[in-house]
Amino acid sequence: MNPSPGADAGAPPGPGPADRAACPETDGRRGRLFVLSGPSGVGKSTVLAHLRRELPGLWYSVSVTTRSRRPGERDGVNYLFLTEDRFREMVAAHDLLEYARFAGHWYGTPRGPVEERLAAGEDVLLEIDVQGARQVRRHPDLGAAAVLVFLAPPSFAELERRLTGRGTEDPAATEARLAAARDEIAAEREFDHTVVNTDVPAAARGLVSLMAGPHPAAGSDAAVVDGASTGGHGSRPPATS
Ligand SMILES: Nc1nc2c(ncn2[C@@H]2O[C@H](COP(=O)(O)OP(=O)(O)O)[C@@H](O)[C@H]2O)c(=O)[nH]1
Ligand SMILES: Nc1ncnc2c1ncn2[C@@H]1O[C@H](COP(=O)(O)OP(=O)(O)O)[C@@H](O)[C@H]1O
Repeated sequence: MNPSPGADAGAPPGPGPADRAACPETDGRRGRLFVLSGPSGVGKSTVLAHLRRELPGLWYSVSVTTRSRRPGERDGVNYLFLTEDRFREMVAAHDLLEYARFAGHWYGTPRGPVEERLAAGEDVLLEIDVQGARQVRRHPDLGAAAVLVFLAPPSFAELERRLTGRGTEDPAATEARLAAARDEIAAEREFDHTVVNTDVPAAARGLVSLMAGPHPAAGSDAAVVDGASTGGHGSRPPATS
């Protein structure tokens, strides 16, 4: 199969719950859409697990994927694990808010649950790759207000250590992820905020403070958060070496 994530994935998803008037119980407020991206192995899952303990009410979207389940992963919890045929059916039915091919597998965000939560006034968090974050940014309804956060490694060498140390991929898959990581790190500037994952609790606190803060206008100055410290992207070079 070959569902192209280009024009198709970026196309308007069509009318859905997000187009409805927001719920009266939430004073007409829509929830905020947060997107967390960053290279494979930077610590997204680890930081998110910490964040979800701090914000137990936060709604997190479970993605669909065609990759195989790793030991310890649970279907419906970490991902919904699908066949390529089923994934293609979801693409054809416009059931995915965004989707992308990453390191030889397909990944996507089921659209309906995200739109329903946002319409009900709940904040939503997506953990997706950079291609998916770009599609969210281009989304005609949700893109302008979405808050895009990049989780960055302290250095590329540390990223390699984490990815190989995790031991979940064979050498070829690790190489594919490291190759993708260089491009992903170069895309950091497209994000509204950067959180540097030097220390897991500090990075999770950085995310909590971003989520608690006012909703920044799209295109406003980006900030780098490393625990408690903030500054512009310009104050820190990307971790490409
Ligand atoms: N576009 C997109 N990317 C996703 C989605 N779910 C997960 N990803 C990304 O796919 C990449 C690979 O994920 P995974 O196979 O779990 O590997 P890991 O990030 O190395 O643990 C990561 O960058 C994830 O953030 C999704 O729904 N859409
Ligand atoms: N701040 C950190 N310091 C040291 N190791 C970390 C840190 N954050 C995550 N790790 C480790 O790095 C590896 C990759 O983390 P993981 O959460 O699986 O990354 P991702 O979801 O981004 O692919 C794991 O072994 C994890 O325990």
